Amino acid sequence: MTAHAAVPPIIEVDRVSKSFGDFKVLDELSFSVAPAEKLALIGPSGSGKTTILRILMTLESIDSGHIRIEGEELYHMEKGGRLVPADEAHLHRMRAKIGMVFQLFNLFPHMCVLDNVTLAPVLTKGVAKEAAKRRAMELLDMVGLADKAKAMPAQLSGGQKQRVAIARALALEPRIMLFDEVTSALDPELVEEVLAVMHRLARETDMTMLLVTHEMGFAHDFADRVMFFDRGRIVEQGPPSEIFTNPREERTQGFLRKIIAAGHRI
Ligand SMILES: Nc1ncnc2c1ncn2[C@@H]1O[C@H](COP(=O)(O)OP(=O)(O)OP(=O)(O)O)[C@@H](O)[C@H]1O
Repeated sequence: MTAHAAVPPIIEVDRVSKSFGDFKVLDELSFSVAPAEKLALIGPSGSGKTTILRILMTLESIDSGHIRIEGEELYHMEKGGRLVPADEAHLHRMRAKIGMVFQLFNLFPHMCVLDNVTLAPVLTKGVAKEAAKRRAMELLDMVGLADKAKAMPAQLSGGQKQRVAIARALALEPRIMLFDEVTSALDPELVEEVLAVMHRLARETDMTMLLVTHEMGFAHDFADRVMFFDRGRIVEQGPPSEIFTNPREERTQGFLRKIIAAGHRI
């Protein structure tokens, strides 16, 4: 789905800075994301890609700047020199808009697949158990795992676990989904099945999706826009056809040369 410039952004990152000790991870970072846009964040290790996703999820605070989700300020209370969300109610409401899937799937090991997907809507949104189960089965069907509903996580492959983690995040009906290197911990033969699910989500839903990935071929096929990050700043951004085939900046060119030299598809 292609983003439309005239529509107000669903995410605005406005001059956001963040340091860990003396190390400045994000340096006056600014970008916005349109509703339904599919955005891929690429760049060298340590450039701040995961940090910005964690900040959007309120798993990290910020030092300065603004983040607005659907026009509403995410961090606006000063606490120990950091900006944090105003209060629990505000935090809860803002978090409900965003889902995240991590590199490590973190399923609850003592619960079956169906219970893993059902738990959060019942506990955090007060959804009736039967309705949550029905929705969970639809989502498991969508990720190709309806037949594993009663399986325990330990009985699944890494790719299957990651697909359950995607279904679990979707069960909370977020408007925005963040994917942080979701295939990095998988054996190569399991990567495609997870990417196929994400492709399907990108094609068939109007969710806004932000993806941090080292899979350049996937970023190319998936994204409306690719942002190349380095040292906490955006070096260059544009449609995948431009960034991957005709990057303007020396740093982007160098990064892509290394990826190609390592034998990866772009
Ligand atoms: N909680 C933390 N405390 C201290 N340093 C941190 C913390 N989180 C991240 N960092 C550091 O911040 C830098 C940016 O990390 P980040 O994970 O955002 O990079 P990245 O671009 O996602 O890298 P990668 O592609 O390797 O995941 C790294 O040098 C990392 O070690």
